[in-house]
Amino acid sequence: MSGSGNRGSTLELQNIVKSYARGRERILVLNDVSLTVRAGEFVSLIGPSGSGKSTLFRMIGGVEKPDRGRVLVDGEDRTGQKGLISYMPQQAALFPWLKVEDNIRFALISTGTPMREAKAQAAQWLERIELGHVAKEYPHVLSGGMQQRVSFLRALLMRRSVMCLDEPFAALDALTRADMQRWLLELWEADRRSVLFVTHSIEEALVLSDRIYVLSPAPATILRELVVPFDRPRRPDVWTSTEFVELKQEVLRLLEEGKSGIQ
Ligand SMILES: Nc1ncnc2c1ncn2[C@@H]1O[C@H](COP(=O)(O)OP(=O)(O)OP(=O)(O)O)[C@@H](O)[C@H]1O
Repeated sequence: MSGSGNRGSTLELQNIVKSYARGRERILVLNDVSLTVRAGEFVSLIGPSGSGKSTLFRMIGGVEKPDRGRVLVDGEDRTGQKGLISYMPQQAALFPWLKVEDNIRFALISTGTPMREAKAQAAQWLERIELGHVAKEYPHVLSGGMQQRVSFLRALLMRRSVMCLDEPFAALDALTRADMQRWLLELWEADRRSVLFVTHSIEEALVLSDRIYVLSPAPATILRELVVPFDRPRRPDVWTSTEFVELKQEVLRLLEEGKSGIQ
Protein backbone atom coordinates (compact mmCIF):
# COMPACT_ATOMS: atom_id res chain seq x y z
CA MET A 1 0.00 0.00 0.00
CA SER A 2 1.30 3.47 -0.77
CA GLY A 3 1.81 6.13 1.90
CA SER A 4 -0.84 8.64 2.86
CA GLY A 5 0.21 10.74 -0.13
CA ASN A 6 1.00 14.04 1.54
CA ARG A 7 4.57 15.03 2.15
CA GLY A 8 3.52 17.98 4.27
CA SER A 9 4.35 21.65 4.20
CA THR A 10 7.03 24.01 5.33
CA LEU A 11 6.44 25.45 8.79
CA GLU A 12 8.24 28.61 9.85
CA LEU A 13 8.13 30.26 13.23
CA GLN A 14 9.41 33.81 13.06
CA ASN A 15 10.51 35.62 16.21
CA ILE A 16 7.83 34.19 18.48
CA VAL A 17 7.47 35.99 21.81
CA LYS A 18 4.98 34.83 24.46
CA SER A 19 4.46 35.85 28.06
CA TYR A 20 1.81 35.05 30.66
CA ALA A 21 0.42 37.07 33.54
CA ARG A 22 1.24 35.63 36.96
CA GLY A 23 -0.19 37.76 39.70
CA ARG A 24 1.00 41.28 38.97
CA GLU A 25 3.99 40.13 36.99
CA ARG A 26 4.34 39.03 33.40
CA ILE A 27 6.43 35.92 32.90
CA LEU A 28 8.27 35.73 29.61
CA VAL A 29 8.16 32.13 28.35
CA LEU A 30 9.22 32.33 24.69
CA ASN A 31 11.84 34.91 23.87
CA ASP A 32 12.20 35.43 20.14
CA VAL A 33 12.02 31.82 18.95
CA SER A 34 12.54 31.23 15.23
CA LEU A 35 12.68 27.81 13.59
CA THR A 36 11.83 26.05 10.34
CA VAL A 37 10.58 22.59 9.43
CA ARG A 38 10.89 22.08 5.68
CA ALA A 39 8.47 19.91 3.70
CA GLY A 40 9.20 16.26 4.45
CA GLU A 41 11.73 17.03 7.16
CA PHE A 42 11.97 15.48 10.65
CA VAL A 43 13.02 18.15 13.14
CA SER A 44 13.41 17.71 16.90
CA LEU A 45 13.17 20.28 19.62
CA ILE A 46 15.10 19.49 22.74
CA GLY A 47 15.16 21.57 25.88
CA PRO A 48 14.93 21.42 29.65
CA SER A 49 11.65 20.80 31.43
CA GLY A 50 9.54 23.95 31.59
CA SER A 51 11.44 25.69 28.79
CA GLY A 52 8.25 26.38 26.85
CA LYS A 53 7.99 23.52 24.33
CA SER A 54 4.29 22.88 24.95
CA THR A 55 3.63 26.63 24.84
CA LEU A 56 5.30 26.71 21.43
CA PHE A 57 3.02 23.88 20.24
CA ARG A 58 -0.01 25.88 21.38
CA MET A 59 1.20 28.78 19.20
CA ILE A 60 1.67 26.45 16.21
CA GLY A 61 -1.72 24.82 16.80
CA GLY A 62 -3.39 28.24 16.89
CA VAL A 63 -4.86 27.55 20.34
CA GLU A 64 -3.16 30.70 21.61
CA LYS A 65 -1.64 33.71 19.88
CA PRO A 66 1.92 34.89 20.37
CA ASP A 67 2.49 38.42 21.73
CA ARG A 68 4.76 38.95 18.77
CA GLY A 69 6.02 36.94 15.82
CA ARG A 70 4.41 34.88 13.09
CA VAL A 71 3.57 31.28 12.20
CA LEU A 72 3.93 30.68 8.46
CA VAL A 73 2.84 27.59 6.54
CA ASP A 74 4.22 27.34 3.02
CA GLY A 75 5.08 31.03 3.26
CA GLU A 76 1.58 32.19 4.26
CA ASP A 77 0.90 33.88 7.57
CA ARG A 78 -1.27 31.49 9.60
CA THR A 79 -0.69 32.93 13.07
CA GLY A 80 -3.56 32.03 15.41
CA GLN A 81 -5.21 29.67 12.91
CA LYS A 82 -6.39 26.27 14.07
CA GLY A 83 -6.48 23.01 12.12
CA LEU A 84 -3.06 23.22 10.48
CA ILE A 85 -1.31 20.53 12.43
CA SER A 86 -1.98 17.05 13.69
CA TYR A 87 -0.93 16.71 17.28
CA MET A 88 0.20 13.60 19.11
CA PRO A 89 0.50 14.01 22.88
CA GLN A 90 2.52 12.08 25.48
CA GLN A 91 -0.40 9.86 26.40
CA ALA A 92 -2.38 8.39 23.54
CA ALA A 93 -5.54 10.45 23.11
CA LEU A 94 -7.82 7.87 21.53
CA PHE A 95 -11.60 7.92 21.86
CA PRO A 96 -12.19 5.29 24.56
CA TRP A 97 -15.75 4.61 23.41
CA LEU A 98 -14.67 3.74 19.86
CA LYS A 99 -13.03 0.50 18.79
CA VAL A 100 -9.48 0.80 17.46
CA GLU A 101 -10.66 0.49 13.84
CA ASP A 102 -13.28 3.19 14.42
CA ASN A 103 -10.69 5.53 15.91
CA ILE A 104 -8.77 5.21 12.64
CA ARG A 105 -11.89 5.47 10.48
CA PHE A 106 -12.85 8.62 12.31
CA ALA A 107 -9.51 10.24 11.36
CA LEU A 108 -9.98 9.24 7.72
CA ILE A 109 -13.60 10.40 7.53
CA SER A 110 -12.79 13.72 9.22
CA THR A 111 -10.36 14.46 6.40
CA GLY A 112 -12.86 13.69 3.67
CA THR A 113 -12.45 9.96 2.94
CA PRO A 114 -15.86 8.47 2.07
CA MET A 115 -17.28 6.14 4.75
CA ARG A 116 -17.02 2.94 2.70
CA GLU A 117 -13.41 3.61 1.68
CA ALA A 118 -12.48 4.62 5.21
CA LYS A 119 -13.46 1.18 6.47
CA ALA A 120 -11.22 -0.62 3.99
CA GLN A 121 -8.34 1.83 4.45
CA ALA A 122 -8.48 1.61 8.25
CA ALA A 123 -8.23 -2.18 8.03
CA GLN A 124 -5.28 -1.96 5.61
CA TRP A 125 -3.43 0.56 7.76
CA LEU A 126 -3.93 -1.46 10.93
CA GLU A 127 -2.51 -4.53 9.13
CA ARG A 128 0.43 -2.44 7.97
CA ILE A 129 1.30 -1.41 11.51
CA GLU A 130 0.76 -5.02 12.67
CA LEU A 131 -2.29 -4.23 14.75
CA GLY A 132 -4.90 -5.89 12.56
CA HIS A 133 -5.57 -8.40 15.35
CA VAL A 134 -6.77 -5.68 17.75
CA ALA A 135 -8.91 -3.75 15.25
CA LYS A 136 -12.12 -4.70 17.04
CA GLU A 137 -10.84 -4.06 20.57
CA TYR A 138 -11.40 -0.91 22.60
CA PRO A 139 -8.25 1.19 23.28
CA HIS A 140 -8.00 0.33 27.01
CA VAL A 141 -7.28 -3.32 26.13
CA LEU A 142 -4.08 -2.31 24.28
CA SER A 143 -0.62 -1.88 25.85
CA GLY A 144 0.87 1.64 26.09
CA GLY A 145 3.10 1.02 23.06
CA MET A 146 0.19 -0.28 20.96
CA GLN A 147 -1.97 2.71 21.93
CA GLN A 148 0.82 5.07 20.86
CA ARG A 149 1.09 3.29 17.50
CA VAL A 150 -2.64 3.78 16.92
CA SER A 151 -2.32 7.39 18.09
CA PHE A 152 0.57 8.02 15.68
CA LEU A 153 -1.32 6.42 12.80
CA ARG A 154 -4.27 8.67 13.55
CA ALA A 155 -2.05 11.75 13.49
CA LEU A 156 -0.48 10.56 10.22
CA LEU A 157 -3.87 10.05 8.57
CA MET A 158 -5.21 13.46 9.61
CA ARG A 159 -3.21 14.74 6.61
CA ARG A 160 -2.43 18.08 8.15
CA SER A 161 0.47 20.21 6.96
CA VAL A 162 2.73 19.32 9.86
CA MET A 163 2.73 16.60 12.50
CA CYS A 164 3.65 17.82 15.97
CA LEU A 165 4.65 15.04 18.31
CA ASP A 166 5.01 16.07 21.95
CA GLU A 167 7.25 13.54 23.75
CA PRO A 168 5.17 10.67 22.39
CA PHE A 169 7.31 7.92 23.92
CA ALA A 170 8.07 9.48 27.31
CA ALA A 171 5.69 7.23 29.23
CA LEU A 172 7.02 3.98 27.72
CA ASP A 173 9.68 1.66 29.15
CA ALA A 174 13.13 1.72 27.52
CA LEU A 175 12.67 -1.42 25.38
CA THR A 176 9.24 -0.46 24.09
CA ARG A 177 10.57 3.03 23.44
CA ALA A 178 13.45 1.71 21.29
CA ASP A 179 10.98 -0.51 19.39
CA MET A 180 8.68 2.47 18.84
CA GLN A 181 11.55 4.60 17.51
CA ARG A 182 12.43 1.91 14.94
CA TRP A 183 8.78 1.53 14.05
CA LEU A 184 8.24 5.27 13.68
CA LEU A 185 11.35 5.65 11.51
CA GLU A 186 10.26 2.89 9.17
CA LEU A 187 6.79 4.32 8.74
CA TRP A 188 8.00 7.91 8.45
CA GLU A 189 10.82 7.10 6.01
CA ALA A 190 8.25 5.55 3.68
CA ASP A 191 6.01 8.60 3.90
CA ARG A 192 8.24 11.62 4.67
CA ARG A 193 5.83 14.02 6.32
CA SER A 194 6.93 17.25 7.97
CA VAL A 195 7.43 16.46 11.64
CA LEU A 196 8.23 18.61 14.65
CA PHE A 197 9.15 16.26 17.49
CA VAL A 198 9.65 17.27 21.11
CA THR A 199 11.78 15.05 23.28
CA HIS A 200 13.96 15.15 26.39
CA SER A 201 16.12 12.35 25.03
CA ILE A 202 19.21 13.42 23.07
CA GLU A 203 19.66 9.88 21.67
CA GLU A 204 16.07 9.81 20.47
CA ALA A 205 16.49 13.17 18.72
CA LEU A 206 19.73 11.99 17.06
CA VAL A 207 18.31 8.64 15.93
CA LEU A 208 15.18 10.17 14.39
CA SER A 209 15.91 13.68 13.12
CA ASP A 210 17.35 15.54 10.14
CA ARG A 211 17.94 18.57 12.34
CA ILE A 212 17.74 19.42 16.04
CA TYR A 213 17.00 22.74 17.72
CA VAL A 214 18.32 23.07 21.26
CA LEU A 215 16.25 25.36 23.50
CA SER A 216 17.51 27.29 26.50
CA PRO A 217 15.66 27.18 29.84
CA ALA A 218 12.69 29.60 30.06
CA PRO A 219 12.46 32.20 28.70
CA ALA A 220 13.25 29.97 25.74
CA THR A 221 15.53 30.98 22.92
CA ILE A 222 17.15 28.72 20.33
CA LEU A 223 20.68 27.99 21.56
CA ARG A 224 21.75 26.07 18.50
CA GLU A 225 20.55 24.33 15.36
CA LEU A 226 22.36 21.07 14.60
CA VAL A 227 22.28 19.09 11.36
CA VAL A 228 22.21 15.33 11.95
CA PRO A 229 24.45 13.90 9.23
CA PHE A 230 23.47 10.20 9.23
CA ASP A 231 22.16 8.62 6.01
CA ARG A 232 18.59 7.45 5.59
CA PRO A 233 17.25 4.90 6.05
CA ARG A 234 18.97 5.14 9.42
CA ARG A 235 20.98 2.10 10.43
CA PRO A 236 19.70 0.50 13.63
CA ASP A 237 23.22 0.69 15.14
CA VAL A 238 23.68 4.39 14.27
CA TRP A 239 24.04 5.21 17.98
CA THR A 240 27.28 3.21 18.22
CA SER A 241 29.24 5.48 15.83
CA THR A 242 31.85 7.96 17.06
CA GLU A 243 30.05 10.80 15.27
CA PHE A 244 26.85 9.97 17.17
CA VAL A 245 28.64 10.02 20.52
CA GLU A 246 30.32 13.33 19.67
CA LEU A 247 27.04 14.95 18.65
CA LYS A 248 25.40 13.69 21.82
CA GLN A 249 28.16 15.28 23.88
CA GLU A 250 27.75 18.55 21.98
CA VAL A 251 24.02 18.70 22.76
CA LEU A 252 24.68 17.80 26.39
CA ARG A 253 27.24 20.57 26.62
CA LEU A 254 24.79 23.07 25.09
CA LEU A 255 22.09 22.09 27.59
CA GLU A 256 24.57 22.36 30.47
CA GLU A 257 25.78 25.77 29.27
CA GLY A 258 22.17 26.89 28.85
CA LYS A 259 21.45 25.93 32.48
CA SER A 260 24.33 28.01 33.77
CA GLY A 261 23.53 30.90 31.44
CA ILE A 262 26.72 30.64 29.33
CA GLN A 263 25.98 31.19 25.63
N1 LIG B 1 -1.38 29.53 30.58
C1 LIG B 1 -0.27 29.77 31.30
N2 LIG B 1 -0.28 30.71 32.27
C2 LIG B 1 0.83 30.98 33.00
N3 LIG B 1 2.02 30.37 32.85
C3 LIG B 1 2.08 29.40 31.90
C4 LIG B 1 0.96 29.06 31.08
N4 LIG B 1 1.34 28.07 30.23
C5 LIG B 1 2.64 27.82 30.50
N5 LIG B 1 3.10 28.62 31.49
C6 LIG B 1 4.46 28.64 32.03
O1 LIG B 1 5.37 28.63 30.94
C7 LIG B 1 6.52 27.85 31.25
C8 LIG B 1 6.75 26.83 30.15
O2 LIG B 1 5.73 25.81 30.19
P1 LIG B 1 5.62 24.66 29.10
O3 LIG B 1 4.57 23.71 29.58
O4 LIG B 1 5.45 25.26 27.76
O5 LIG B 1 7.07 23.98 29.20
P2 LIG B 1 7.59 22.60 28.57
O6 LIG B 1 8.93 22.90 28.01
O7 LIG B 1 6.58 22.01 27.67
O8 LIG B 1 7.73 21.71 29.88
P3 LIG B 1 7.87 20.11 30.02
O9 LIG B 1 9.09 19.74 29.26
O10 LIG B 1 8.03 19.94 31.51
O11 LIG B 1 6.61 19.52 29.48
C9 LIG B 1 6.28 27.26 32.63
O12 LIG B 1 6.96 28.05 33.57
C10 LIG B 1 4.78 27.37 32.81
O13 LIG B 1 4.46 27.54 34.18
